[in-house]
Amino acid sequence: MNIAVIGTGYVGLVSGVCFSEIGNRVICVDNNQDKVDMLNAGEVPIYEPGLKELMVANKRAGRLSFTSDIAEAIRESDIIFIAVGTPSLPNGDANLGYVEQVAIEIGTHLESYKIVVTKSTVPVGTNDRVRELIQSISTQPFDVASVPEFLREGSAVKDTLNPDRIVIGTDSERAIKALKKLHRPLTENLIITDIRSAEMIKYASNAFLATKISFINEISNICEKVGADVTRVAEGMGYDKRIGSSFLKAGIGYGGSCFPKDTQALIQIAGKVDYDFRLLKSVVQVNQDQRFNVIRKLEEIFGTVSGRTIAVWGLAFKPDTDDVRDAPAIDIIRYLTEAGAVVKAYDPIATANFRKEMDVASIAWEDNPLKAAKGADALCVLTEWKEFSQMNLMELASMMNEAIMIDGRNVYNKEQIHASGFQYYSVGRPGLNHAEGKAAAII
Ligand SMILES: NC(=O)C1=CN([C@@H]2O[C@H](COP(=O)(O)OP(=O)(O)OC[C@H]3O[C@@H](n4cnc5c(N)ncnc54)[C@H](O)[C@@H]3O)[C@@H](O)[C@H]2O)C=CC1
Ligand SMILES: O=C(O)[C@H]1O[C@H](OP(=O)(O)OP(=O)(O)OC[C@H]2O[C@@H](n3ccc(=O)[nH]c3=O)[C@H](O)[C@@H]2O)[C@H](O)[C@@H](O)[C@@H]1O
Repeated sequence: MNIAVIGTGYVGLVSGVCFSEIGNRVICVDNNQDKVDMLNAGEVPIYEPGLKELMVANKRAGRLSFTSDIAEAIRESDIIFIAVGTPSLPNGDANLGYVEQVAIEIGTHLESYKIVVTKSTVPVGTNDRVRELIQSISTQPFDVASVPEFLREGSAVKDTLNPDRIVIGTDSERAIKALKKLHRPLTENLIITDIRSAEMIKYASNAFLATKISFINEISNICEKVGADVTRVAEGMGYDKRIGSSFLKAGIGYGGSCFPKDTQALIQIAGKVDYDFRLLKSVVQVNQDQRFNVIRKLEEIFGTVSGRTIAVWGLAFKPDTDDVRDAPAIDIIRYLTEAGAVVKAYDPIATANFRKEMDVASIAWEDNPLKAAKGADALCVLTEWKEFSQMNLMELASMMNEAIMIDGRNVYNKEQIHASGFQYYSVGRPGLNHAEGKAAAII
């Protein structure tokens, strides 16, 4: 089939590459000419394991191309995917400006029947708006469909080629037939719904996953006070198939370009129909607060962080990505620097992106984790990069001014910690935490 994908961010690029990998002819469009030039030169603007190899191979095979000419892409395709961003507006609403702009461009260049599919995460009713916008410009026949994307950064290629399900929301038999044919090589689990339900499935899924994370983070906070180990609690819960083991890792809360914005957007969607989504509001609040546990622990230890040198390992919102959008590290480092601490920061690949968010004189950017820790009064681990779990903790402890570690992601196990001499604070594991869990005795 001939596919056009509009927008070459994570979703557009990965989807486009994967659609070509399963034998379709794909034209990816972006209005950012620099990005298009880079992609045409065989460079991938994002860090995503396995993506570059697939992109280069499919480009070479003539199934994949990149352009800024949306008119040509529309003309050449049977199915057009809209995969542009839907970032938060200041009030939490999804900004639909990019989607609407693409709808207008599709209407302007439509010359024959097309299926217009929205892959971007959009509020209920947006596909109707896309239809209206196209119809306001063009009399050509077309159908609309909502096919939300569920990939995760860091495993985007794997997720796209082996999805748990594909949701297809449309009111057109012709579109159902074509979209089933397109997606069947990826999975047999095709869920056909009406458009509004498909739009809602995406927000409900992200909100539910965010809820699991905030739930386990609250359990971890209680574990610290009662002397239970949250990792064992999560394991014990996870064996129950009704609960499931995934997304029960306690830490410093979720970040990234989607959970924060999509939970806010769903609260707004509910608010617009006079529904107060109390549960989700609490999920967001708990998440925002959880990252400051790192600060609370530092202040418990030092009284004030002013004048202290704090090493930070991990800036990305999760491992295997260089994405720092809404990363907990941003709030934590901002607080530390504003409170008068000197920060020495290290991340294997996200430093350049982080510096675009925040670049102040009191942050030293290190290219090596040991250099970052050297001479520091405490080390905070904010992203669970694999290389951190493999560090020699004894060597690390000996390099620091004070061997104090706040492990925000529960990277280290009991044996590693006990051998290291670190004064260690983790998340919801008071048996390991220094001087915590004393309350257990009086329960
Ligand atoms: N990043 C992720 O892991 C996931 C994102 N999503 C959703 O997918 C959508 C896209 O997300 P990302 O890929 O992260 O977005 P992004 O913001 O990284 O990329 C969007 C791309 O669209 C391009 N663009 C904007 N307007 C355009 C236009 N008129 N014509 C051509 N190109 C245009 C931009 O230049 C940019 O390259 C969002 O709605 C997001 O919520 C869904 C699942 C996963
Ligand atoms: O809509 C989206 O954009 C995507 O959002 C998430 O994907 P992503 O943000 O790439 O990353 P996740 O692996 O879900 O992690 C999100 C955040 O939650 C945190 N997390 C995750 C799992 C967990 O158990 N605990 C936890 O704190 C991670 O550290 C990270 O900060 C969803 O998992 C995808 O299904 C969805 O498509």
